[in-house]
Amino acid sequence: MPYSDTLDIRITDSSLRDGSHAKRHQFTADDVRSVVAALDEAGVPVIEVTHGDGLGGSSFTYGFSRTPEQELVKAAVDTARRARIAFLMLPGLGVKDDIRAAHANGASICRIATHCTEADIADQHFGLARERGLETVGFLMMAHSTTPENLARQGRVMADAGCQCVYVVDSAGAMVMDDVTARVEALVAELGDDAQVGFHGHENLALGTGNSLAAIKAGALQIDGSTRRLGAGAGNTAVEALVAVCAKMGIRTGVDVLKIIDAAEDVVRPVMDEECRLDRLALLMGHAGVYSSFLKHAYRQAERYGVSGAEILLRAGERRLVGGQEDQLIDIALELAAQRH
Ligand SMILES: CC[C@H](O)CC(=O)C(=O)O
Ligand SMILES: [Mn+2]
Repeated sequence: MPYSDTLDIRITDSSLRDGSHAKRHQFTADDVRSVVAALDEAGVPVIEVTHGDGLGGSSFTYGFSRTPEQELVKAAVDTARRARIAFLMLPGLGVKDDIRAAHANGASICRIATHCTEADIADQHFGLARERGLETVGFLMMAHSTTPENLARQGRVMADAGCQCVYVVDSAGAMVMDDVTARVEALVAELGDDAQVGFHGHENLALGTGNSLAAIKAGALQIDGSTRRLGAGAGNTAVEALVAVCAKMGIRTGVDVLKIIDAAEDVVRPVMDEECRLDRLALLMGHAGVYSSFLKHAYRQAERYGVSGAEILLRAGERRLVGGQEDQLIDIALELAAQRH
């Protein structure tokens, strides 16, 4: 079944949220206005805007935002003519008042993210969002680290709490196509008509577009990407590439291929500090199954303690660290520094 009468899938562009990690959370309201205007003009239906770690993410642990995120949300809402604005929240980092504020600022899609085995912590947030008439999306993060069966059970918990689309989130960019197919199929079978299934990919193994196509084939109706791959790690699935591939395959996205290619080059690239590269550390994240947003933290601790960033990430993978454990990268760096003497 298609997403709607006019779209086979719905694309959400996350460059102004996942890309916040790559920008060390330094987006300005002008950055947001220029990117939203270009994506909106290209026909991107949903644009996500928040601190990289979601509402309330601006902190010592995750990195302080240059601009208060509600200001960014408002700038996005005021700029978009057709696109809807989404925000992300991790329960515990953000609180219910943050959801109320984003809604008051005009955002209409509430995306709640939990670790893939902890869906139950999002219960009240989905409830609140639905009460207020927000559309809801659930993010099961680090989805490579649990089985398809378990993921489906967690998706059921989210759907029962009011989530309308459960995402398989490949936070570490560690999945290959068969992993995606198995997880999306398990969720589609579990959720049936109760909720849609989505996929959020990272390029750490250079499989963002391929994995997204596997997800679509397995029944996912919502797919994330970031224009110019502006996201954590090696970045997200490039929206412009996904749109171009979908056009070739007759999959309707509603996004204009030429306009999104221009937006990537002329508008998003100038906002970026640097390209999101598939370099040694990014590739190691996919290989070792490390949360993509640890990349900048690993670089920082490697430099601070004079140790190898690659070693930090390999140990983070062995310890199966999850989002929120960024401070453990400091412990690992200290251990590595101590071992050197
Ligand atoms: C909020 C943390 C994280 O960046 C969410 C996400 O995009 C992912 O897990 O990939
Ligand atoms: Mn991500």
